Amino acid sequence: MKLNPSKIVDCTIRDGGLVNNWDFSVEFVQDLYKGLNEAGIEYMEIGYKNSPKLLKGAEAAGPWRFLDDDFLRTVIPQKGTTKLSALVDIGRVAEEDILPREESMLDLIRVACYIKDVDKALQLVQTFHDRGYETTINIMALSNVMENELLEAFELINESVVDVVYIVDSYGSLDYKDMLYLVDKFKTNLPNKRLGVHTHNNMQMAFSNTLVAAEHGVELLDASVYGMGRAAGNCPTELLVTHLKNTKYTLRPVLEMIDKHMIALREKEEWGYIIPYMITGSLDEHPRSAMALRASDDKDNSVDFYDKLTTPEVSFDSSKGNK
Ligand SMILES: C[C@H](O)CC(=O)C(=O)O
Repeated sequence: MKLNPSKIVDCTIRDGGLVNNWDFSVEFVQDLYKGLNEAGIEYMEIGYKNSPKLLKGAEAAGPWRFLDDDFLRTVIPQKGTTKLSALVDIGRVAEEDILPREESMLDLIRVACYIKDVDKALQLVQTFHDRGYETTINIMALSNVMENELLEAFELINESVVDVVYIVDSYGSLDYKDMLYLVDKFKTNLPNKRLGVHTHNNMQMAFSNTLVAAEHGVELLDASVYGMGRAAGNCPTELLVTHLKNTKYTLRPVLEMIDKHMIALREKEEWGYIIPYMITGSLDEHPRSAMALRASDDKDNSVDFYDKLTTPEVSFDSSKGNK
């Protein structure tokens, strides 16, 4: 029987860090690495490799926001088969901070960008590739991208060294038909590139969209344990582990992580399918307005929130804020 080519990239620390400002203990991250490794998961995205020099408010964030190789060596002294990945953003990474791969704990560097910055992202990809890393380009907010922009981006990507190109549903607004459309478009236009998918669960479709992508040849599947990720969160790792056929994954170590850490963490921090996130997802918008609502005293007033987002006659009264 042919083994399933899918590979899981667990983003609990990186995307989940957007929920708790990367306030994960070293024990938490070590237990997660151990659990993912025992479960047979191929990659763990252990944070961002952005530079604190290039970001405001850096002091408040946990160490997983600005990964340091010396620190990483103390966290994971013994690496297993699970590879380590880090994400960088355009304009926020200091190239001089990226060691050659043989001196680093990291195996994969992923570059996140919006469509207008694909050229800049590919320049970074070239640098990381030259330093020996596996690379991906993650094109965010694809649900808001025009066809002509995408076709121009494909031309640049085809000429580049990038290993994997990601379909990213940043707003959690895609359904299975949209996902099929995008996978088909990417496969047709990028015949020599491997593909990845990153989903959000605003409309309860992160898992099914990930499966649709996997069934149609997308190889790298992003997920996070207990779905922990920005706003509505991501496709849950445990669901992929238990559901994907012809794989060697084991569920028990992921369940142990959930019992030991995730249940209590979910009591303290909020993520997942919550109505304001459903509303922004269904309107194909970034969830920032819903995140602000959830942080306010008015957090359960979804009717007013919906009215505000769907009323075209917006006025701005500086004494009262946006109406
Ligand atoms: C690079 C990631 O795929 C970006 C992300 O999490 C997003 O939702 O956008």
